[in-house]
Amino acid sequence: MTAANRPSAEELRSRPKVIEVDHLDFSFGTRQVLFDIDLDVREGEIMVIMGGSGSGKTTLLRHLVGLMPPQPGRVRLLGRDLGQLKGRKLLDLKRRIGVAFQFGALFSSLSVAENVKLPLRELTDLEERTMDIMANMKLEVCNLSGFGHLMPSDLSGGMMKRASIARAIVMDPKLVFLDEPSSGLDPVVSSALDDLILKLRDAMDISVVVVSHDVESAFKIADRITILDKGHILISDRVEAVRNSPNERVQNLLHRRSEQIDLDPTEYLRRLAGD
Ligand SMILES: Nc1ncnc2c1ncn2[C@@H]1O[C@H](COP(=O)(O)OP(=O)(O)OP(=O)(O)O)[C@@H](O)[C@H]1O
Repeated sequence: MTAANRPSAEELRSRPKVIEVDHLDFSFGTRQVLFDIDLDVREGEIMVIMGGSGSGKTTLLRHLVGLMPPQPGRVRLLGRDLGQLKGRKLLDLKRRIGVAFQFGALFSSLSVAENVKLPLRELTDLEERTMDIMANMKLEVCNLSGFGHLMPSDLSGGMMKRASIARAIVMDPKLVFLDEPSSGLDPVVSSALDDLILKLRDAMDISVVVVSHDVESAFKIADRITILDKGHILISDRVEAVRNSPNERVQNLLHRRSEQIDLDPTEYLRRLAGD
């Protein structure tokens, strides 16, 4: 499966925006890490965010899911302004999005099915039986039928990723965020995961934001790719435009030619210290 049936630029523009980021800046103390980010994601779109280490992908993702309040700038999700929402209203919005973080993998003390049921347990009052049915449906969609009773340690890397995707979609979200879904997977398993992401988008009519380092995967699944470079958007465009961009920096980042040169000493020490 590929994203060959990508919508045209006009069709994409005609769809409602599910994410709108306007002039977002963000600093950790005195260190600015996001600069004037403008971005939109359209209904049913797969947007892949790429960029070198430390370029700001995770920080941007955390803003998009409402984990960091916008400093200057605005983030709208499904038509609601994240900076203006509090308490119950924020919770209602969070019920409509699903998130699978790279290291927010599965809780090792819970079975796979219990892991998938967690959002239902935390955010709804559904009966146990209904939660079981919903979790089993999502396990089935993610090709994990019959594996719910296993513990995460019994699963392969690819199965774990699929289980965390099952958890992200268990509430039937309109918008799903996947952080590095293919990290640590071999190319065959990673390609199967790409197929699953495309299938979910088509079957559930969701919009998907994927943070990824995997260029092949991005070319396969994305409708549009946004590349961050030192906290700035270098390019945000359809796959073909990014792939054929004459911008040398875009090509360097796609082909990973400059990361060592760009590594900043503070960043290096921060990573060494495991922050
Ligand atoms: N808690 C923090 N305190 C201070 N600086 C931070 C903190 N978290 C991230 N940074 C800095 O913000 C910048 C962006 O970091 P971020 O983790 O968003 O990048 P990234 O593109 O996701 O990197 P990677 O691909 O390596 O995960 C980096 O320069 C990083 O050093």
